[in-house]
Formats: sequence, structure tokens, C-alpha cells
Amino acid sequence: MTEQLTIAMPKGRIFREAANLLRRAGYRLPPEFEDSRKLIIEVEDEQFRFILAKPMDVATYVEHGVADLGIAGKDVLLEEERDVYELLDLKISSCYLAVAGLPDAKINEVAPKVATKYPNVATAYFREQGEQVEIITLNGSIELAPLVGLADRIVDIVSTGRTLKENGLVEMEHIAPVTSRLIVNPVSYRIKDAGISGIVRALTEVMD
Ligand SMILES: Nc1ncnc2c1ncn2[C@@H]1O[C@H](COP(=O)(O)OP(=O)(O)OP(=O)(O)O)[C@@H](O)[C@H]1O
Ligand SMILES: O=P(O)(O)OC[C@H]1O[C@H](OP(=O)(O)OP(=O)(O)O)[C@H](O)[C@@H]1O
Repeated sequence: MTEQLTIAMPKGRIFREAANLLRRAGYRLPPEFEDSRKLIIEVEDEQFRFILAKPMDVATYVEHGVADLGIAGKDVLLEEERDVYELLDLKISSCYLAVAGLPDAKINEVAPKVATKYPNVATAYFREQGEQVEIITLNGSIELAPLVGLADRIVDIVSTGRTLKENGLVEMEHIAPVTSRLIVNPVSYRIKDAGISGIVRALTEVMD
């Protein structure tokens, strides 16, 4: 009998897509899986259980080994550089990281202010570009910052482009593509090899 695996799932927008993918891969998740308020969900007759975390925290649970596997956005993995392995690009929750701002923003400001939920990604990006900026870290609604004069530019996720458009902002530079990834704790990867390989195989077979 293989050991039980703990999988950290991101609550919020990725959750439904990830749950659909697992169902298509043949896992019998309970019908109330998506609507529960429980944070630990045991799945009957399966050798695994789920813990539900904020998307930004999934890699933390996996790095510390309290979850063997997790599903995390590439944006989070770029931002946090956790000690985890990326096993699969699940190709869900597809979007990208970009620089945006007001169309008439002056491009020659000295040390322009950049608002973002991704301070490490933004710092590395502007350093690479040889541009000095001041980073202002926010937790959400990043597009608000240039509208009220808190920042000159933003670094944020773009998917459909609707949030930028409805707020009169334009995309200026593309930073990196983002999809959700299956991540694993390095120790679990060695000692729970059979169970983990089974999940990777099942997911690979049904991925688009
Ligand atoms: N507009 C988007 N379209 C597709 N994927 C997105 C989008 N925004 C974010 N993502 C992906 O989904 C992950 C989770 O998004 P987010 O941090 O907004 O969490 P949420 O729980 O859905 O929302 P919130 O915490 O703001 O209520 C991100 O790390 C990113 O990989
Ligand atoms: O290009 P779009 O399809 O409009 O999607 C992009 C928006 O989606 C995310 O925000 P979210 O809905 O998670 O809200 P938040 O800004 O409060 O995190 C992201 O931060 C953008 O604001």
C-alpha cells in the first residue's frame, strides 16, 4: 500500500479548473469539493487528501513538507523562489505578467514608482532593464494605483486585458507567461515516488 499524499490546492480562481483537471484524470472528488468551507478534505478510497490554502501560500506548505504536492501559479513561484520542484505545467489559469500604465505617462520620470503584488519580480525585471524604480507593494486592485497618482506604472497579471481597458490603462512591456504548475516537496519526491508518479501520469494523460 502506498503512503498517503497531501496536496495543497489554491483557493479562489484556480481551484475550479484544478478540480476539473483532477476529475478528468480519474480522481473521484466529492461533489461538494468546490463549495465546502473545510480546509482539509479527505477523499474516500483514494490515497490522498487536500488542504486548501491561499494561492500565494501553496508553495510555503509544500516547501515545509506539510503538503507533498501543490498547485501554484508560475507568478507565485517566480516571486517567492521556494525550495520546491516544478513537475508539470498544468496549462490552466493562463495569463501573463506585464508592465502597464496610463497611455500618456511620461517615460522619462526619475525613479518612477511601480505598484505591484510582485515586488521581487518587478525589482528583478527593472534591474535587468537597467532602470531605477521605486517599488510600492500592494495586495490587490493594482490598477487603481496609477489612476489616483500612487504609482506611475504597475506590474501585474493580465489575462483578457479587460481590467486594464476598463481603467484606461495600456500594456507597456510583457514580462513573463504564467500558468499553474504542479509542484512537489524535494524530500517527498524521493520517498513517495510511486504515488507521485501515478498522479503525474494521470494528469499528463488528460492535459490539453
Ligand atoms: N485574471 C486572471 N486570469 C487567469 N489567471 C489568473 C488571473 N489572475 C491571477 N491568475 C492566476 O491565479 C492565481 C490566483 O489568483 P489570485 O491571487 O488573484 O487569487 P484568488 O484567490 O483567485 O483571488 P483573491 O485572493 O484576489 O480573491 C495567480 O497566482 C495567477 O497564477
Ligand atoms: O486581464 P483581466 O482578465 O482583466 O485579468 C487581470 C486582473 O485579474 C487579476 O485581478 P483579480 O481579479 O485577482 O483581483 P485583484 O487585483 O484584487 O487581485 C489581476 O491582478 C488583474 O487585475
